[in-house]
Amino acid sequence: MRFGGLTAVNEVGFRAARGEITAVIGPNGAGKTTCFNCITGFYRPTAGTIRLHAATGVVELHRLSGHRIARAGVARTFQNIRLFAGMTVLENLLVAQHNTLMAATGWGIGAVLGLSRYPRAERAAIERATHWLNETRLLARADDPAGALPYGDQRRLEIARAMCTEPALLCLDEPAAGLNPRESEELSALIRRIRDTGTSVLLIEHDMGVVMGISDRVVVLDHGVLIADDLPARVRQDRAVIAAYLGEDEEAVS
Ligand SMILES: Nc1ncnc2c1ncn2[C@@H]1O[C@H](COP(=O)(O)OP(=O)(O)OP(=O)(O)O)[C@@H](O)[C@H]1O
Repeated sequence: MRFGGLTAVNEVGFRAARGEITAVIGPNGAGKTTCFNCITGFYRPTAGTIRLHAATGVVELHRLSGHRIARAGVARTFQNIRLFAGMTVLENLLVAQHNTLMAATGWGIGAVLGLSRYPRAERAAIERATHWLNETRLLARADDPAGALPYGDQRRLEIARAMCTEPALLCLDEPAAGLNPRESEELSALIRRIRDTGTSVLLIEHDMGVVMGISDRVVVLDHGVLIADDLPARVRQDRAVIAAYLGEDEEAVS
C-alpha cells in the first residue's frame, strides 16, 4: 500500500487460519492499521492480493468495496470506538444486522406487504443480539444509550456488534487499549470464545499479555515489512522482533 512516495506496507504476506487467533504486532507506524484498512476495504491496496476463503468459495477482497467485503464475511472494530452513541445498546446490534434483515424480507417489500418472513427475520436478529449481549455481559444495559456505557463496556459492545454480522473473519484493532487488567482478562476470554465458534480472528494489539496469552500465531511488522510470522513463544525470542521493539524506547516484547 503506497501513499504518494511512502510505501506503508510492502510485500507483506501472511495467512490468518480458519478458527485461529492471529495477532499482528509491531512498533508504532509499522503498518498494522494500514493492513487492516486494506483487508476491510477502507483502502484499495496499490498492488497485491487479499483472499478470503469463505464457505461459498474464495473471495478476492482486494477487488471489492468495503460494504461488499462486509457482506462477504469480514467484520471489524476500530482503534477509536465508533458506536451510534444516541441509540440504545440493542439498537446498535440491530442496525448491524440491517443487511441480513433487508435481504430476508426482499429488501423491504415483504415488510410492507406484511409477509410472514419479516417478523421471523426480526425475531432472529433480536435473538442473535441477545446472544451476543449475554456473551459480552451487556444484557442488563440493552435499553441504555450506547454513549452512556463505561469505556470498557463500549469496547465489548463494538465486538458484539461485529459478531452480530456472523463474520468468517473478525478484525479487532487494539481491543485492549484503555482497559484495566481485569477487563483485559475478560476480553481475552471473550476473544477465545469467539475463536471457538469457528470465526477466525485477526488482532492488532499492543498489550503483549493479551497477544501472547491468546494468539495461535503472531505476525510482526516493522517499517511496513514482515519480520516474523511464528508461534507466540518463538516470536517472543526472535532477535529481529526484540531489536525492532527495543528500537522503540521502552516498549519490549515481554
Ligand atoms: N492515509 C494515509 N496517508 C498517508 N500516510 C499514511 C496513511 N495511513 C497511514 N499512513 C502512514 O503509513 C505508515 C503506517 O501507519 P499505520 O497507521 O498503518 O501504522 P500502525 O502500525 O497501525 O501504527 P500504530 O501502532 O501507531 O497504530 C505510517 O508511516 C503512517 O504515517
